[in-house]
Amino acid sequence: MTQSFTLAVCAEMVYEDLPFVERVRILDSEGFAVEMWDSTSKDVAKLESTGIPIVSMTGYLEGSVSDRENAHRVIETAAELVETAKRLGCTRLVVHSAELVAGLAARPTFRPLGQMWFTARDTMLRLGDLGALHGLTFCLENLNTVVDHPGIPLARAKDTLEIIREVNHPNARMMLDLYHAQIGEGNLLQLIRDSLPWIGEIQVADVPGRGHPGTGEINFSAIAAELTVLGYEGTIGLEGWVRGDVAAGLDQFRKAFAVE
Ligand SMILES: O=C(O)C(=O)CO
Repeated sequence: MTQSFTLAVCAEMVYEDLPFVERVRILDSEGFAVEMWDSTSKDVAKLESTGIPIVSMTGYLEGSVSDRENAHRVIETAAELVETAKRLGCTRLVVHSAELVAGLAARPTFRPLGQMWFTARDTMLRLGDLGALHGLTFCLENLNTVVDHPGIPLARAKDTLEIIREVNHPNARMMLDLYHAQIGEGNLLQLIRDSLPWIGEIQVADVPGRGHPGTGEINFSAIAAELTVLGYEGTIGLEGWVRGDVAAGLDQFRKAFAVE
């Protein structure tokens, strides 16, 4: 069996001393697909002029998918983001169960969880329809509630999987983030098996520290082997900090998923 994943790197977390567009060019020249977080802080025209697609980006919406009061604004801002995504050749927009605010910390919420769950389901369905109209997929990402996003509701892999299963829409999928899942839930191989039909993309980083594969405790070769056996042919995105010798760190990422 040979490797059949597309490897992507989040340009926010590498070559931090370089201008963003420069990072995108370097990653592309190194053979990686490129991902990013928000588009509002970027020079979209400059990024567009590179002709390098941004394969996934975070859809920072006004409100969140579980936010009933702002449901119309969520869809409106998603529709605006779709236009930016199309300019950047981006086909996966990542959304979250609850709002992430500055510093990506969770805003405390006092809404009833059941109501949030049904709102998240309905919103993901509407986002799926919007995605289908424009040829892109909205991916609901799992987060950990221990280190990075304490208190964020409905964000565990188990929750996002349940919502996406219930939505059952080809343009609404799960962004399975194994870094977050390892911190919050563990049992990664079984999680991958359970999630497989619902995965839009898999993101990785090692634990602890959110560094590249090889800096922590996750057995990435077991994960790569399992994904190969399962026939996963999608994208593996490194959403982790690569510091110091960045090229060497990226090489470790490449090797971790080089399945023969
Ligand atoms: O906020 C985080 O931790 C994320 O993974 C965003 O994509």
